[in-house]
Amino acid sequence: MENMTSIQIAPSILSADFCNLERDLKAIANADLVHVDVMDHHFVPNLTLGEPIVKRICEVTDLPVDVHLMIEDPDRWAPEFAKAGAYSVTFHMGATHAPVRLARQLHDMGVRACFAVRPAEPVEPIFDILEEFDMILVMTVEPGFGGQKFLGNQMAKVRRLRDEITRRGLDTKIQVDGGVSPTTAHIVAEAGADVLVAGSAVYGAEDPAKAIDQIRDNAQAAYKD
Ligand SMILES: O=C(CO)[C@H](O)[C@H](O)COP(=O)(O)O
Ligand SMILES: [Co+2]
Repeated sequence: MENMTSIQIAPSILSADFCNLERDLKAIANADLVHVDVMDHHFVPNLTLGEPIVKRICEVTDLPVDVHLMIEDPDRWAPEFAKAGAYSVTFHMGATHAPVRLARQLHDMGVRACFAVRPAEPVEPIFDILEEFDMILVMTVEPGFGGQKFLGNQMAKVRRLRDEITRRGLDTKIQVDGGVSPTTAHIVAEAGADVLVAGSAVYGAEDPAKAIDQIRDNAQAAYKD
């Protein structure tokens, strides 16, 4: 059936079984994107994976690969993830002093550029450079770990961002990452998010594909186009 809304669900493999990654990628074939969290033990106190594994994920899955960089010096490393085959690369406000230059470099490589804010960071400084990005990521947990509690107080930020995007007639997407589940999906969709990342709610479920459908259905019911 034709998807009547533009809500997209991006399961995070942070909660998958890294020894059975191909199996766990197949289990989310009904998703819209696959979200890959790259952490470096410096920008966040956790360590995950790098370009060689992202390259293999891109080869194995049919889904577009959405790389979320939680690393220092994305100016140096983000292009390597573009070369690895990413569909989109997200880097954090607190990690770069040259976001526009990096976004343009990613675009020149044919990859979507996305900018992320942590819960304590304001979104207003991005308004001046909104046109440079395909998507803004509003974190609804402190970056670093899956399975944390959803921070509902970030919804005011999502609403201000949605208002600004609408007012200027842009088609920038808003992604929300952290604690998204079938029970919080309607809250983020109502606030104006259109790309929902969910890790533990998908891979912690008995049936990951069913969890994706539940998140999508609940978000779709609250989504205002
Ligand atoms: O970026 C992340 C953590 O920094 C993850 O994408 C996020 O936490 C997803 O996991 P969950 O849905 O379990 O919160
Ligand atoms: Co993430």
